[in-house]
Amino acid sequence: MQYFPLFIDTQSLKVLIVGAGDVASCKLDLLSRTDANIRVIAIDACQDVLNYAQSKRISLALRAVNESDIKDCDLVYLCTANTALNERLAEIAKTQGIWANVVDNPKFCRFITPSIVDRGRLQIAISTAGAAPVYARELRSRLESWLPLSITPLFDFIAERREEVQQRIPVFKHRRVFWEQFFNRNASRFDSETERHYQESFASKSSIGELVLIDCSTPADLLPIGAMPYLQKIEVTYSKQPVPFELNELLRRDASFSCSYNDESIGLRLAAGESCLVYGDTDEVLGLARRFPNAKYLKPGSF
Ligand SMILES: C[C@@]1(CC(=O)O)c2cc3[nH]c(cc4nc(cc5[nH]c(cc(n2)[C@H]1CCC(=O)O)[C@@](C)(CC(=O)O)[C@@H]5CCC(=O)O)C(CC(=O)O)=C4CCC(=O)O)c(CCC(=O)O)c3CC(=O)O
Ligand SMILES: NC(=O)C1=CN([C@@H]2O[C@H](COP(=O)(O)OP(=O)(O)OC[C@H]3O[C@@H](n4cnc5c(N)ncnc54)[C@H](O)[C@@H]3O)[C@@H](O)[C@H]2O)C=CC1
Repeated sequence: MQYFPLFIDTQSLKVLIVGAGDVASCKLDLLSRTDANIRVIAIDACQDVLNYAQSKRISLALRAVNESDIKDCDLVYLCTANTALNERLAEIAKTQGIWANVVDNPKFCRFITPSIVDRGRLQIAISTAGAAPVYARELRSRLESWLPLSITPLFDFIAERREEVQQRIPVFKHRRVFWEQFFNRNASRFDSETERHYQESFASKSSIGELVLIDCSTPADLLPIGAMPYLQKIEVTYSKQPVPFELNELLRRDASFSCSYNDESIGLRLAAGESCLVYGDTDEVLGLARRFPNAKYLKPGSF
């Protein structure tokens, strides 16, 4: 992972953009939605950038850039059509500890610009580490059509109620079940039913533990799509052998792992409402399926 995704708090972030042509304007279309303080320096500016200046969203200095301009900011976007100038300014930024992006020149980028799905609080950033920005853009348009616009007010609704949920459901694990129940009922919509789905989810805050079994001869890519919600709930993985990378990627990042277990320790976890996965050989998994008749045995074609 050469490029690591982060979400930057733009409140009090200082951004400098050098150049004010089409490329700078595209960057501004997204940056102007943030809380960042934005300064633009360019000899001349396209109409869209002039509009941002007129509306006071940015401050614009219409002049040639100086090397001494690269200071007092957190991020700098170098968007002039002069490659040598962009690269020189990027070097200066580096010495000043300022993160630079040279549009279309990853060698001089301290960070790269992802393709962004903007749904208010929900932000999805896609990168191909520069390999295929067009693929990132197309994946974005697929996500855009899949995620309803009303997901923006949905996340405002949720954010407003987060504290109430924390107060009404003091146990962390129960809160997780609450939100799982809420999203099961409500999905990604925000409409007249959302409040009812929210209230109903308070009624079902105790979870029933679940035992999920996977035979180590089953490759992760042959697991049915219906297996995913089960895997996402796993809190502890039991296995006497290493879990393959492909399967591990499908599990929750905060799931714990243990190679020592028996029926009793599994039973205790289930009684405490936890979801467990046992990844073992065929005999072991079949034995557990017999002794825990409610276990979910995930195998190709099992849904
Ligand atoms: C490394 C990166 C650095 C950076 O710019 O930050 C970079 C580098 C380069 N882009 C190039 C070309 C194109 N870039 C686009 C589009 C986008 N490029 C974006 C980001 C990034 N581009 C960063 C990596 C992102 C990642 O990880 O995937 C997006 C996501 C965001 C944005 O730009 O705001 C935006 C889509 C936004 C959206 O719609 O969602 C298109 C298509 C189009 O314009 O429709 C083309 C033409 C097709 C092609 O050539 O592929 C070239 C070759 C230039 C040449 O040949 O001259 C280089 C240089 C190189 O590859 O060396
Ligand atoms: N326009 C596009 O769709 C794409 C552009 N690019 C590349 O991105 C870069 C910028 O492209 P555009 O915005 O189209 O260019 P542009 O020519 O429209 O704008 C360049 C901007 O840089 C400013 N500038 C130039 N020298 C300056 C200096 N010494 N001091 C201050 N400002 C200066 C100009 O005043 C202008 O505002 C170019 O390198 C271009 O090759 C790459 C892919 C697509």
